[in-house]
Amino acid sequence: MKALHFGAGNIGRGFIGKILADAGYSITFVDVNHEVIDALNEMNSYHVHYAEEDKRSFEITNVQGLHSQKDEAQVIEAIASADLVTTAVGAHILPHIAATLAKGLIARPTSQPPLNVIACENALGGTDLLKAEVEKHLSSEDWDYVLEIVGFPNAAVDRIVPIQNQTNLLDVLVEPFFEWVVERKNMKGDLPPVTDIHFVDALEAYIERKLFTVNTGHAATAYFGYLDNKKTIQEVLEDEAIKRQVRSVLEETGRLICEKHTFDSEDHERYIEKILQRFLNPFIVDEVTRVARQPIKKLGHNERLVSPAVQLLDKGIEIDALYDVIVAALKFDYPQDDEAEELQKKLNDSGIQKAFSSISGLAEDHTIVKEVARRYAQ
Ligand SMILES: NC(=O)C1=CN([C@@H]2O[C@H](COP(=O)(O)OP(=O)(O)OC[C@H]3O[C@@H](n4cnc5c(N)ncnc54)[C@H](O)[C@@H]3O)[C@@H](O)[C@H]2O)C=CC1
Ligand SMILES: O=P(O)(O)OC[C@H]1O[C@](O)(CO)[C@@H](O)[C@@H]1O
Repeated sequence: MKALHFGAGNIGRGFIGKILADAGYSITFVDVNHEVIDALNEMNSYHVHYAEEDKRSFEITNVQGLHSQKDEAQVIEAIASADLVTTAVGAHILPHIAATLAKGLIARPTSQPPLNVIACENALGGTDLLKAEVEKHLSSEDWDYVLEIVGFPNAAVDRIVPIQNQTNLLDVLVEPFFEWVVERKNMKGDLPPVTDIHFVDALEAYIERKLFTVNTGHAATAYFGYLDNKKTIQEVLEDEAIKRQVRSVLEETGRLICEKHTFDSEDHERYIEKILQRFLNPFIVDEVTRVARQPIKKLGHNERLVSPAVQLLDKGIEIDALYDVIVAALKFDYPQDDEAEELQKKLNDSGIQKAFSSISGLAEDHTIVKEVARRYAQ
């Protein structure tokens, strides 16, 4: 079985690559990073190390690399004959891989079994976004063909993979926990024989539970911590006052998740506890600035901060802690992060109300925008 995966980064090699290799796939990674691609072709293997007391380590074999531009012809060929296509490039990069993906999909003969394309990004409807971008590159006739032979299921992916500091460029240190959930209804053909993928009928519940707990909680930890000059996520959560603030945020999102998706509130409490323990994993050094990265994306309308806030207010439920995280995110002025720089420029140029309104997609007179602007000024 052959898998083609866009993005040979931390999640690509440390999560998706490992699971697919465990299931018996050979994997072709496609990336813009020459060094990583060359190393993959030289070694054809790498190790995934577990951040835990036992320090388990797994060799991933049967891997190779292609450069997304230089080797485009081979990427197209590989898509045409793949059994599965996955991505972990970042949701904002999906439009940049769509043209090549479109070419590979229409090159696929009808004699091949149906193919599934799964975007493994932290985003609601990540695969939908990729699908819409692929459509833009095809005539309506070619698009009809693609829809006949290709499934585009959305997915939720969860595994903390920090910035790497390994001696071997390809090796990856990951937390032992992982969750890969894929929506069954948009799959085409037989389900891939990957026991570690959890296929579900209602993905929205899983993805919102994950995004509004793991990612909202992590983002809150990072943004509160950055304001308090903390360097690592562990250091932030050792501060009991900030930990209480993070918990308050998760109580607010938890109320939405339990009411909307009928998760049991006691089970959800345990889910929150487990997540806070994962953030505190002593075998991982996770920098605040990694988790806080891309604040403009994180402040987007369908994202981990604004979406739960809007949904809670729409249900008539008051929020408080979520306002504070949004304000802290707006104050993330880390110059090495391009989006943080752009965010600060927008705030300077347009002022808080206009800038936050355009980033969040909320009207300038929306309750959330007004309250965020008031707290930001304080
Ligand atoms: N690191 C984590 O803990 C988690 C990350 N995610 C999500 O996984 C995705 C990837 O994140 P990471 O692996 O952490 O980032 P990363 O930066 O380690 O990996 C992204 C890879 O995509 C490559 N890339 C960029 N442009 C490309 C292009 N045009 N074509 C092919 N490859 C390209 C980069 O060179 C890099 O190797 C993101 O959507 C993130 O939100 C999801 C769960 C956990
Ligand atoms: O690119 P993003 O959305 O910051 O993704 C990384 C986040 O996802 C997580 O892995 C959680 O799944 C966290 O490690 C991290 O905060």
